[in-house]
Amino acid sequence: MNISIGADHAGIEYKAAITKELESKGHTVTDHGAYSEESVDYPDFGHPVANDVENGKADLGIVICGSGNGINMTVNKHAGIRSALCWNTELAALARQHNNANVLALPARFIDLDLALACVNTFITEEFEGGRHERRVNKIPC
Ligand SMILES: O=C(CO)[C@H](O)[C@H](O)[C@H](O)COP(=O)(O)O
Repeated sequence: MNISIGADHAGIEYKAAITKELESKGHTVTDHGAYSEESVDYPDFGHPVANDVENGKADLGIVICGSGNGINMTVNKHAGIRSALCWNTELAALARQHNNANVLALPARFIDLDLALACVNTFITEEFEGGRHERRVNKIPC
């Protein structure tokens, strides 16, 4: 699977660990930064991930900031993006199963790394159930 990832300064440690884990499982990861703990602006790292998913360069995206909210809001401004802010594996599973989410947003300052990795693993393995959920997802665009 091709996966694009981006984070602000609050998420770079998790981004590195998630990237390592995904690559160890054979996935191709495109890392859009950030690359240091210098204070940066989350939209600069969310938009490139959203662009990759929208244009098909990536199958799924992962975005990370302190609360997850800022970068989640950023990527959800893209018409082709359904990003879900998740802080446990049940939410990550439902985001795929019911919402066909194509980006996972993680709150690095509110979940530990093991839980973040578990959310990622769930997100990339669960599948959209379609049916009634497809009808609802199709009504999301305004
Ligand atoms: O944008 C956010 C809030 O939705 C993220 O949590 C940021 O990581 C956070 O605002 C960064 O805060 P900092 O005090 O500038 O480190």
